[in-house]
Amino acid sequence: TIPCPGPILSNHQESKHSVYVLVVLYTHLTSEQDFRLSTSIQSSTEVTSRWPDLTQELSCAPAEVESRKAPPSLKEVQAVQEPLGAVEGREQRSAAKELLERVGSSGGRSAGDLGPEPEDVPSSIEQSSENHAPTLAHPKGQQGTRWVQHGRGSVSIVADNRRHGPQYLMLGETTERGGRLEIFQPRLASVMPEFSGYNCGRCRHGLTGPNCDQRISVFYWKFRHRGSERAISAQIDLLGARSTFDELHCTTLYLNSTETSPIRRNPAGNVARPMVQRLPEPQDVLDCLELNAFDTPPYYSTSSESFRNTIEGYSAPQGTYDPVIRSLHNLAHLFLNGTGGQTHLSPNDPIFVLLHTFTDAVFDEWLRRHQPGEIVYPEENAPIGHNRRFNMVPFWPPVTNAEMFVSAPENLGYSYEVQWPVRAYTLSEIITIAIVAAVLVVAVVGGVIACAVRARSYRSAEALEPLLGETFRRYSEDDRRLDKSQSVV
Ligand SMILES: O=C(O)c1cc2cc(O)c(O)cc2[nH]1
Repeated sequence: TIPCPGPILSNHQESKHSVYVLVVLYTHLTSEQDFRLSTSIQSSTEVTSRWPDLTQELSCAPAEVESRKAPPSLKEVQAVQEPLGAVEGREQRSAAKELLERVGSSGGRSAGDLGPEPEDVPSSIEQSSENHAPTLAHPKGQQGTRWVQHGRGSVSIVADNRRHGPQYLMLGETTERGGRLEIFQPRLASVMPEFSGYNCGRCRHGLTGPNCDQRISVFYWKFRHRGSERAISAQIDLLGARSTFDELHCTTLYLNSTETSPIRRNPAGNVARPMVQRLPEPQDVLDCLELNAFDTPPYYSTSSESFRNTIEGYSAPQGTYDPVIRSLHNLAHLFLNGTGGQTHLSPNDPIFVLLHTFTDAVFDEWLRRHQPGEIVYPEENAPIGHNRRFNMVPFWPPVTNAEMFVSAPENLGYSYEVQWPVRAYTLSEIITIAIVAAVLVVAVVGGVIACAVRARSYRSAEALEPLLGETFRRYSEDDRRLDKSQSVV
Protein backbone atom coordinates (compact mmCIF):
# COMPACT_ATOMS: atom_id res chain seq x y z
CA THR A 1 0.00 0.00 0.00
CA ILE A 2 1.31 3.37 -0.91
CA PRO A 3 0.69 5.97 1.71
CA CYS A 4 -1.23 9.05 0.94
CA PRO A 5 1.11 11.96 0.28
CA GLY A 6 0.60 13.59 3.61
CA PRO A 7 -2.71 15.08 4.54
CA ILE A 8 -5.49 15.64 2.15
CA LEU A 9 -3.75 17.96 -0.17
CA SER A 10 -5.45 20.99 -1.44
CA ASN A 11 -4.71 22.16 -4.89
CA HIS A 12 -6.54 25.34 -4.23
CA GLN A 13 -3.49 27.29 -5.14
CA GLU A 14 -0.41 25.46 -6.21
CA SER A 15 2.81 26.76 -4.87
CA LYS A 16 5.76 27.62 -6.96
CA HIS A 17 7.90 25.83 -4.48
CA SER A 18 6.41 22.41 -4.13
CA VAL A 19 8.96 21.22 -1.63
CA TYR A 20 8.12 24.13 0.54
CA VAL A 21 4.47 23.23 0.29
CA LEU A 22 5.21 19.81 1.65
CA VAL A 23 7.15 21.22 4.51
CA VAL A 24 4.28 23.45 5.44
CA LEU A 25 1.79 20.64 5.18
CA TYR A 26 3.83 18.30 7.30
CA THR A 27 4.26 21.09 9.74
CA HIS A 28 0.53 21.31 9.99
CA LEU A 29 0.39 17.73 10.96
CA THR A 30 3.09 18.02 13.53
CA SER A 31 1.31 20.76 15.35
CA GLU A 32 0.63 19.49 18.83
CA GLN A 33 -2.28 20.21 21.02
CA ASP A 34 -0.66 23.26 22.42
CA PHE A 35 -0.86 24.69 19.00
CA ARG A 36 -2.81 27.78 19.17
CA LEU A 37 -3.86 30.48 16.99
CA SER A 38 -4.80 33.46 18.93
CA THR A 39 -6.51 35.94 16.86
CA SER A 40 -7.45 39.29 18.04
CA ILE A 41 -8.11 42.51 16.39
CA GLN A 42 -5.01 44.51 17.05
CA SER A 43 -6.27 46.96 14.62
CA SER A 44 -8.35 46.60 11.60
CA THR A 45 -5.35 45.31 9.76
CA GLU A 46 -3.56 43.20 12.30
CA VAL A 47 -4.25 39.85 13.78
CA THR A 48 -1.62 38.16 15.87
CA SER A 49 -1.32 34.43 16.07
CA ARG A 50 1.11 32.35 18.08
CA TRP A 51 2.81 29.10 17.41
CA PRO A 52 3.99 26.45 19.79
CA ASP A 53 7.58 25.82 20.61
CA LEU A 54 8.30 22.84 18.44
CA THR A 55 11.97 22.63 19.16
CA GLN A 56 11.41 19.31 20.89
CA GLU A 57 10.10 17.70 17.77
CA LEU A 58 12.40 15.01 16.57
CA SER A 59 11.60 15.05 12.94
CA CYS A 60 9.01 16.07 10.50
CA ALA A 61 9.05 12.71 8.81
CA PRO A 62 5.47 11.77 8.06
CA ALA A 63 5.79 8.50 9.99
CA GLU A 64 6.15 10.41 13.21
CA VAL A 65 3.35 12.71 12.47
CA GLU A 66 0.56 12.89 14.92
CA SER A 67 -2.23 15.32 14.63
CA ARG A 68 -4.12 16.14 17.75
CA LYS A 69 -5.30 19.61 17.14
CA ALA A 70 -5.57 20.78 13.61
CA PRO A 71 -4.42 24.18 12.54
CA PRO A 72 -7.03 26.33 10.89
CA SER A 73 -8.32 24.81 7.73
CA LEU A 74 -8.55 26.64 4.49
CA LYS A 75 -12.18 27.21 5.26
CA GLU A 76 -11.32 28.80 8.55
CA VAL A 77 -8.71 30.99 6.98
CA GLN A 78 -11.21 31.87 4.33
CA ALA A 79 -13.55 32.98 7.04
CA VAL A 80 -11.78 36.28 6.99
CA GLN A 81 -12.24 36.44 3.29
CA GLU A 82 -15.96 36.29 3.50
CA PRO A 83 -18.11 38.95 2.00
CA LEU A 84 -17.56 42.04 3.97
CA GLY A 85 -19.52 43.82 1.30
CA ALA A 86 -22.59 41.91 2.34
CA VAL A 87 -22.91 44.35 5.17
CA GLU A 88 -22.68 48.03 4.76
CA GLY A 89 -21.82 51.21 6.53
CA ARG A 90 -21.24 51.01 10.26
CA GLU A 91 -22.09 47.32 10.19
CA GLN A 92 -18.88 46.62 8.31
CA ARG A 93 -16.72 47.29 11.27
CA SER A 94 -18.39 44.78 13.52
CA ALA A 95 -18.64 42.31 10.67
CA ALA A 96 -14.91 42.52 10.14
CA LYS A 97 -14.32 41.98 13.79
CA GLU A 98 -16.63 39.01 13.85
CA LEU A 99 -14.97 37.42 10.85
CA LEU A 100 -11.53 37.80 12.31
CA GLU A 101 -12.64 36.46 15.65
CA ARG A 102 -14.10 33.42 13.94
CA VAL A 103 -10.69 32.61 12.59
CA GLY A 104 -9.24 33.04 16.02
CA SER A 105 -11.74 30.83 17.77
CA SER A 106 -11.65 28.09 15.16
CA GLY A 107 -7.90 28.06 15.22
CA GLY A 108 -7.65 26.62 18.71
CA ARG A 109 -7.43 29.66 20.85
CA SER A 110 -7.96 28.91 24.48
CA ALA A 111 -8.02 30.98 27.60
CA GLY A 112 -4.60 31.64 29.04
CA ASP A 113 -2.91 30.94 25.78
CA LEU A 114 -3.73 34.13 24.13
CA GLY A 115 -1.36 36.39 22.38
CA PRO A 116 -1.32 40.02 23.22
CA GLU A 117 -4.73 41.43 23.64
CA PRO A 118 -6.00 43.94 21.18
CA GLU A 119 -4.69 47.39 21.65
CA ASP A 120 -6.47 49.11 18.87
CA VAL A 121 -9.87 48.59 17.46
CA PRO A 122 -10.35 49.65 13.92
CA SER A 123 -11.35 53.20 13.67
CA SER A 124 -12.82 52.79 10.27
CA ILE A 125 -13.28 50.37 7.48
CA GLU A 126 -13.37 52.07 4.18
CA GLN A 127 -14.78 50.74 1.00
CA SER A 128 -12.41 51.64 -1.78
CA SER A 129 -14.30 52.65 -4.87
CA GLU A 130 -11.44 51.50 -7.07
CA ASN A 131 -10.65 48.17 -5.58
CA HIS A 132 -12.77 45.09 -5.49
CA ALA A 133 -11.81 44.49 -1.92
CA PRO A 134 -12.90 46.67 0.93
CA THR A 135 -10.10 48.62 2.48
CA LEU A 136 -9.46 48.19 6.14
CA ALA A 137 -7.85 51.35 7.29
CA HIS A 138 -5.10 51.17 9.83
CA PRO A 139 -6.07 53.31 12.80
CA LYS A 140 -2.73 55.05 12.77
CA GLY A 141 -2.93 55.53 9.05
CA GLN A 142 -0.18 53.08 8.32
CA GLN A 143 0.28 49.45 7.59
CA GLY A 144 2.97 47.32 9.07
CA THR A 145 3.90 44.03 10.48
CA ARG A 146 3.99 43.51 14.16
CA TRP A 147 6.18 40.71 15.33
CA VAL A 148 5.65 38.81 18.52
CA GLN A 149 8.32 36.21 19.18
CA HIS A 150 7.18 33.00 20.76
CA GLY A 151 8.58 29.54 20.16
CA ARG A 152 8.56 29.11 16.48
CA GLY A 153 7.34 32.58 16.05
CA SER A 154 4.24 34.56 15.79
CA VAL A 155 2.70 36.29 12.95
CA SER A 156 0.99 39.51 12.44
CA ILE A 157 -1.56 40.01 9.79
CA VAL A 158 -1.52 43.09 7.72
CA ALA A 159 -3.79 44.09 4.94
CA ASP A 160 -2.36 44.79 1.54
CA ASN A 161 -4.92 46.78 -0.32
CA ARG A 162 -3.45 46.62 -3.77
CA ARG A 163 -5.89 45.98 -6.54
CA HIS A 164 -6.38 42.46 -7.70
CA GLY A 165 -7.49 41.30 -11.11
CA PRO A 166 -11.10 40.88 -12.15
CA GLN A 167 -10.93 37.15 -12.83
CA TYR A 168 -13.14 36.03 -9.98
CA LEU A 169 -16.50 36.67 -11.51
CA MET A 170 -18.55 36.15 -8.39
CA LEU A 171 -17.09 39.26 -6.89
CA GLY A 172 -19.37 42.22 -6.83
CA GLU A 173 -22.48 40.12 -7.33
CA THR A 174 -25.48 40.82 -5.20
CA THR A 175 -26.19 38.16 -2.64
CA GLU A 176 -29.57 36.82 -1.60
CA ARG A 177 -29.41 39.01 1.45
CA GLY A 178 -29.02 42.05 -0.73
CA GLY A 179 -25.38 42.65 0.05
CA ARG A 180 -22.53 42.65 -2.36
CA LEU A 181 -20.21 39.67 -2.53
CA GLU A 182 -16.68 40.75 -1.79
CA ILE A 183 -13.60 38.88 -0.74
CA PHE A 184 -11.55 40.25 2.05
CA GLN A 185 -8.04 39.10 1.41
CA PRO A 186 -6.33 39.26 4.77
CA ARG A 187 -2.87 39.32 3.17
CA LEU A 188 -1.12 37.94 6.12
CA ALA A 189 2.36 38.92 7.02
CA SER A 190 5.38 36.68 7.22
CA VAL A 191 6.31 34.28 9.90
CA MET A 192 9.77 34.02 11.30
CA PRO A 193 12.32 33.12 8.65
CA GLU A 194 13.31 29.77 10.10
CA PHE A 195 9.73 28.70 9.86
CA SER A 196 9.39 29.57 6.20
CA GLY A 197 10.39 26.23 4.83
CA TYR A 198 13.69 26.27 6.64
CA ASN A 199 13.44 24.72 10.03
CA CYS A 200 11.49 21.54 9.74
CA GLY A 201 11.46 20.62 13.40
CA ARG A 202 14.78 20.10 15.17
CA CYS A 203 17.08 19.88 12.15
CA ARG A 204 17.57 22.38 9.42
CA HIS A 205 15.47 21.82 6.38
CA GLY A 206 16.84 19.01 4.26
CA LEU A 207 18.64 17.28 7.12
CA THR A 208 17.52 14.56 9.46
CA GLY A 209 18.86 11.92 11.86
CA PRO A 210 20.02 12.12 15.48
CA ASN A 211 22.87 14.43 14.55
CA CYS A 212 21.02 16.26 11.84
CA ASP A 213 23.68 15.18 9.37
CA GLN A 214 21.68 12.92 7.13
CA ARG A 215 20.49 14.54 3.97
CA ILE A 216 16.93 14.25 2.82
CA SER A 217 16.34 13.80 -0.86
CA VAL A 218 13.17 14.10 -2.83
CA PHE A 219 12.69 12.53 -6.20
CA TYR A 220 11.33 14.33 -9.17
CA TRP A 221 9.75 13.52 -12.49
CA LYS A 222 12.05 14.72 -15.23
CA PHE A 223 10.60 15.09 -18.69
CA ARG A 224 12.35 12.85 -21.17
CA HIS A 225 12.88 12.63 -24.90
CA ARG A 226 10.14 12.32 -27.46
CA GLY A 227 8.46 8.95 -27.49
CA SER A 228 9.25 8.11 -23.89
CA GLU A 229 5.56 7.91 -22.99
CA ARG A 230 5.41 4.13 -22.82
CA ALA A 231 8.46 3.86 -20.61
CA ILE A 232 7.21 6.63 -18.37
CA SER A 233 3.79 5.04 -18.10
CA ALA A 234 5.43 1.85 -16.91
CA GLN A 235 7.34 3.78 -14.30
CA ILE A 236 4.22 5.60 -13.24
CA ASP A 237 2.63 2.22 -12.68
CA LEU A 238 5.26 1.59 -10.03
CA LEU A 239 3.55 4.31 -8.06
CA GLY A 240 0.34 2.36 -8.11
CA ALA A 241 -1.69 0.36 -10.54
CA ARG A 242 -3.50 2.26 -13.21
CA SER A 243 -7.21 2.91 -12.91
CA THR A 244 -7.87 0.74 -9.91
CA PHE A 245 -5.94 1.98 -6.99
CA ASP A 246 -8.00 0.05 -4.55
CA GLU A 247 -5.68 0.02 -1.58
CA LEU A 248 -5.31 3.71 -1.49
CA HIS A 249 -8.38 5.61 -0.52
CA CYS A 250 -7.79 9.22 0.06
CA THR A 251 -10.47 11.59 1.08
CA THR A 252 -11.65 13.57 -1.83
CA LEU A 253 -10.57 17.07 -1.62
CA TYR A 254 -13.64 19.15 -1.15
CA LEU A 255 -13.12 20.66 2.21
CA ASN A 256 -14.67 18.91 5.15
CA SER A 257 -15.76 16.09 2.89
CA THR A 258 -15.72 12.65 4.40
CA GLU A 259 -16.19 10.87 1.12
CA THR A 260 -13.42 8.69 -0.15
CA SER A 261 -12.73 7.42 -3.60
CA PRO A 262 -9.94 5.48 -5.24
CA ILE A 263 -7.24 7.26 -7.12
CA ARG A 264 -7.63 6.73 -10.82
CA ARG A 265 -4.96 6.86 -13.45
CA ASN A 266 -4.73 5.84 -17.06
CA PRO A 267 -1.66 7.54 -18.52
CA ALA A 268 -1.91 8.44 -22.20
CA GLY A 269 -5.32 6.85 -22.25
CA ASN A 270 -7.39 9.87 -23.15
CA VAL A 271 -8.18 8.90 -26.72
CA ALA A 272 -10.72 11.68 -26.99
CA ARG A 273 -7.94 14.21 -26.57
CA PRO A 274 -4.88 13.06 -28.53
CA MET A 275 -2.96 16.20 -27.66
CA VAL A 276 -2.63 15.06 -24.06
CA GLN A 277 -1.51 11.56 -24.94
CA ARG A 278 2.04 12.80 -25.12
CA LEU A 279 4.36 14.18 -22.49
CA PRO A 280 6.42 17.37 -22.35
CA GLU A 281 9.96 17.06 -23.70
CA PRO A 282 13.34 18.42 -22.62
CA GLN A 283 13.29 20.94 -25.47
CA ASP A 284 10.03 22.35 -24.06
CA VAL A 285 11.76 22.93 -20.75
CA LEU A 286 14.69 24.65 -22.43
CA ASP A 287 12.36 26.84 -24.47
CA CYS A 288 10.42 28.03 -21.47
CA LEU A 289 13.61 28.69 -19.53
CA GLU A 290 14.57 31.19 -22.21
CA LEU A 291 11.54 33.39 -21.62
CA ASN A 292 12.67 36.63 -20.08
CA ALA A 293 9.44 37.97 -18.60
CA PHE A 294 8.31 36.31 -15.41
CA ASP A 295 4.73 37.34 -16.08
CA THR A 296 2.70 39.54 -18.37
CA PRO A 297 -0.76 41.11 -18.00
CA PRO A 298 -3.37 39.97 -17.27
CA TYR A 299 -1.23 37.67 -15.06
CA TYR A 300 -3.62 34.88 -15.78
CA SER A 301 -3.94 31.65 -17.73
CA THR A 302 -4.31 33.79 -20.86
CA SER A 303 -0.97 35.58 -20.48
CA SER A 304 1.40 35.35 -23.41
CA GLU A 305 5.21 35.40 -23.36
CA SER A 306 5.02 34.80 -19.62
CA PHE A 307 7.36 32.30 -18.01
CA ARG A 308 4.83 31.67 -15.26
CA ASN A 309 2.02 30.86 -17.64
CA THR A 310 4.32 28.80 -19.83
CA ILE A 311 5.71 26.55 -17.12
CA GLU A 312 2.16 26.27 -15.82
CA GLY A 313 1.31 24.98 -19.27
CA TYR A 314 -1.29 27.28 -20.77
CA SER A 315 1.07 28.53 -23.48
CA ALA A 316 3.23 26.92 -26.08
CA PRO A 317 6.64 26.13 -24.57
CA GLN A 318 8.04 29.12 -26.46
CA GLY A 319 5.59 31.40 -24.65
CA THR A 320 2.81 32.12 -27.13
CA TYR A 321 -0.59 31.79 -25.57
CA ASP A 322 -2.99 29.51 -27.40
CA PRO A 323 -6.22 28.40 -25.74
CA VAL A 324 -6.06 24.89 -27.16
CA ILE A 325 -2.47 24.23 -26.17
CA ARG A 326 -1.49 22.39 -23.05
CA SER A 327 2.20 22.02 -22.29
CA LEU A 328 4.71 21.34 -19.52
CA HIS A 329 3.10 21.09 -16.06
CA ASN A 330 -0.50 21.06 -17.32
CA LEU A 331 0.27 18.54 -20.02
CA ALA A 332 1.82 16.15 -17.52
CA HIS A 333 -1.28 16.47 -15.34
CA LEU A 334 -3.61 15.76 -18.23
CA PHE A 335 -1.43 12.89 -19.45
CA LEU A 336 -2.15 11.10 -16.19
CA ASN A 337 -5.79 11.07 -17.18
CA GLY A 338 -7.64 10.53 -13.95
CA THR A 339 -7.29 11.90 -10.47
CA GLY A 340 -4.03 13.60 -11.38
CA GLY A 341 -5.70 15.45 -14.23
CA GLN A 342 -8.33 17.16 -12.14
CA THR A 343 -7.31 20.40 -10.53
CA HIS A 344 -9.22 19.84 -7.32
CA LEU A 345 -8.10 16.24 -6.82
CA SER A 346 -4.68 15.84 -8.36
CA PRO A 347 -2.63 16.23 -5.14
CA ASN A 348 -4.14 12.98 -3.91
CA ASP A 349 -2.16 11.06 -6.51
CA PRO A 350 1.36 10.53 -5.12
CA ILE A 351 2.88 11.38 -8.47
CA PHE A 352 1.74 14.96 -7.92
CA VAL A 353 4.73 15.49 -5.65
CA LEU A 354 7.18 14.29 -8.28
CA LEU A 355 5.68 16.49 -10.97
CA HIS A 356 5.61 19.53 -8.76
CA THR A 357 9.12 18.99 -7.52
CA PHE A 358 10.31 19.08 -11.11
CA THR A 359 8.13 22.10 -11.87
CA ASP A 360 9.73 23.82 -8.90
CA ALA A 361 13.17 22.81 -10.16
CA VAL A 362 12.42 24.47 -13.51
CA PHE A 363 11.26 27.58 -11.70
CA ASP A 364 14.41 27.55 -9.59
CA GLU A 365 16.57 27.20 -12.70
CA TRP A 366 14.74 30.11 -14.31
CA LEU A 367 15.48 32.21 -11.22
CA ARG A 368 19.14 31.18 -11.40
CA ARG A 369 19.45 32.06 -15.07
CA HIS A 370 17.52 35.33 -15.07
CA GLN A 371 18.33 36.63 -11.60
CA PRO A 372 15.18 38.74 -11.34
CA GLY A 373 14.43 40.97 -8.42
CA GLU A 374 11.03 40.80 -6.80
CA ILE A 375 10.23 43.91 -8.84
CA VAL A 376 9.29 41.68 -11.76
CA TYR A 377 6.60 40.00 -9.71
CA PRO A 378 3.27 41.75 -10.35
CA GLU A 379 2.55 44.07 -7.50
CA GLU A 380 -1.11 44.49 -8.36
CA ASN A 381 -3.81 43.46 -10.79
CA ALA A 382 -3.01 39.77 -10.54
CA PRO A 383 -5.90 37.49 -9.54
CA ILE A 384 -6.71 37.37 -5.87
CA GLY A 385 -3.88 35.80 -3.94
CA HIS A 386 -1.34 36.36 -6.70
CA ASN A 387 -0.13 39.90 -6.14
CA ARG A 388 3.43 40.16 -4.92
CA ARG A 389 2.47 40.85 -1.33
CA PHE A 390 -0.57 38.63 -1.23
CA ASN A 391 -0.39 35.42 0.66
CA MET A 392 -0.25 32.01 -0.84
CA VAL A 393 -3.65 30.82 0.27
CA PRO A 394 -4.26 28.40 1.94
CA PHE A 395 -0.88 27.98 3.52
CA TRP A 396 -0.60 28.75 7.13
CA PRO A 397 1.40 30.28 8.63
CA PRO A 398 1.19 32.85 5.92
CA VAL A 399 3.86 33.39 3.35
CA THR A 400 3.75 35.92 0.57
CA ASN A 401 4.48 35.28 -3.08
CA ALA A 402 7.46 37.64 -2.87
CA GLU A 403 8.97 35.56 -0.09
CA MET A 404 8.88 32.50 -2.28
CA PHE A 405 10.23 34.35 -5.32
CA VAL A 406 13.77 33.46 -4.30
CA SER A 407 16.30 30.88 -5.36
CA ALA A 408 16.10 27.72 -3.31
CA PRO A 409 19.80 26.99 -2.59
CA GLU A 410 20.55 30.45 -1.23
CA ASN A 411 17.27 31.13 0.52
CA LEU A 412 15.29 28.02 1.21
CA GLY A 413 17.91 25.51 2.20
CA TYR A 414 17.55 22.98 -0.57
CA SER A 415 18.90 22.54 -4.06
CA TYR A 416 18.24 20.47 -7.12
CA GLU A 417 20.65 18.14 -8.81
CA VAL A 418 19.15 18.32 -12.25
CA GLN A 419 21.25 17.94 -15.36
CA TRP A 420 19.54 20.37 -17.65
CA PRO A 421 19.42 19.28 -21.26
CA VAL A 422 21.60 21.11 -23.71
CA ARG A 423 19.74 22.93 -26.40
CA ALA A 424 19.73 21.25 -29.81
CA TYR A 425 20.50 23.49 -32.79
CA THR A 426 17.78 24.37 -35.27
CA LEU A 427 18.26 23.69 -38.96
CA SER A 428 18.88 27.34 -39.77
CA GLU A 429 21.41 27.52 -36.95
CA ILE A 430 23.13 24.42 -38.31
CA ILE A 431 23.26 25.93 -41.82
CA THR A 432 24.60 29.23 -40.47
CA ILE A 433 27.23 27.43 -38.44
CA ALA A 434 28.18 25.33 -41.47
CA ILE A 435 28.56 28.43 -43.65
CA VAL A 436 30.62 30.26 -41.04
CA ALA A 437 32.77 27.18 -40.53
CA ALA A 438 33.28 26.82 -44.31
CA VAL A 439 34.27 30.47 -44.65
CA LEU A 440 36.70 30.06 -41.76
CA VAL A 441 38.22 26.95 -43.32
CA VAL A 442 38.59 28.70 -46.68
CA ALA A 443 40.15 31.72 -44.98
CA VAL A 444 42.59 29.61 -43.00
CA VAL A 445 43.54 27.38 -45.91
CA GLY A 446 43.87 30.41 -48.21
CA GLY A 447 46.04 32.14 -45.63
CA VAL A 448 48.25 29.10 -45.24
CA ILE A 449 48.67 28.79 -49.00
CA ALA A 450 49.45 32.49 -49.33
CA CYS A 451 52.08 32.25 -46.60
CA ALA A 452 53.62 29.19 -48.21
CA VAL A 453 53.83 30.90 -51.58
CA ARG A 454 55.39 33.99 -50.03
CA ALA A 455 57.88 31.95 -48.08
CA ARG A 456 58.82 30.18 -51.19
CA SER A 457 59.37 33.41 -53.14
CA TYR A 458 61.51 34.74 -50.28
CA ARG A 459 63.63 31.65 -50.43
CA SER A 460 64.22 32.06 -54.17
CA ALA A 461 65.02 35.75 -53.63
CA GLU A 462 67.63 34.79 -51.07
CA ALA A 463 69.22 32.45 -53.59
CA LEU A 464 69.73 35.41 -55.91
CA GLU A 465 71.02 37.74 -53.18
CA PRO A 466 74.86 37.28 -53.62
CA LEU A 467 74.59 38.12 -57.25
CA LEU A 468 72.56 41.20 -56.55
CA GLY A 469 74.96 42.26 -53.75
CA GLU A 470 77.86 42.04 -56.08
CA THR A 471 76.12 44.19 -58.62
CA PHE A 472 75.26 46.84 -56.07
CA ARG A 473 78.78 46.95 -54.73
CA ARG A 474 80.11 47.60 -58.11
CA TYR A 475 77.62 50.33 -58.69
CA SER A 476 78.50 52.00 -55.41
CA GLU A 477 82.20 51.85 -56.11
CA ASP A 478 81.53 53.45 -59.45
CA ASP A 479 79.52 56.09 -57.66
CA ARG A 480 82.30 56.78 -55.16
CA ARG A 481 84.81 57.06 -57.90
CA LEU A 482 82.51 59.37 -59.70
CA ASP A 483 82.02 61.46 -56.55
CA LYS A 484 85.78 61.82 -56.01
CA SER A 485 86.32 62.92 -59.54
CA GLN A 486 83.53 65.39 -59.15
CA SER A 487 84.98 66.86 -55.95
CA VAL A 488 88.36 67.25 -57.59
CA VAL A 489 86.62 69.21 -60.19
O1 LIG B 1 -6.76 21.37 -18.10
C1 LIG B 1 -5.69 21.71 -17.66
O2 LIG B 1 -4.93 22.44 -18.27
C2 LIG B 1 -5.29 21.28 -16.32
C3 LIG B 1 -5.70 20.20 -15.61
C4 LIG B 1 -5.02 20.25 -14.40
C5 LIG B 1 -5.02 19.50 -13.26
C6 LIG B 1 -4.23 19.89 -12.21
O3 LIG B 1 -4.21 19.23 -11.09
C7 LIG B 1 -3.47 21.00 -12.28
O4 LIG B 1 -2.73 21.33 -11.25
C8 LIG B 1 -3.47 21.77 -13.41
C9 LIG B 1 -4.25 21.37 -14.46
N1 LIG B 1 -4.42 21.95 -15.64
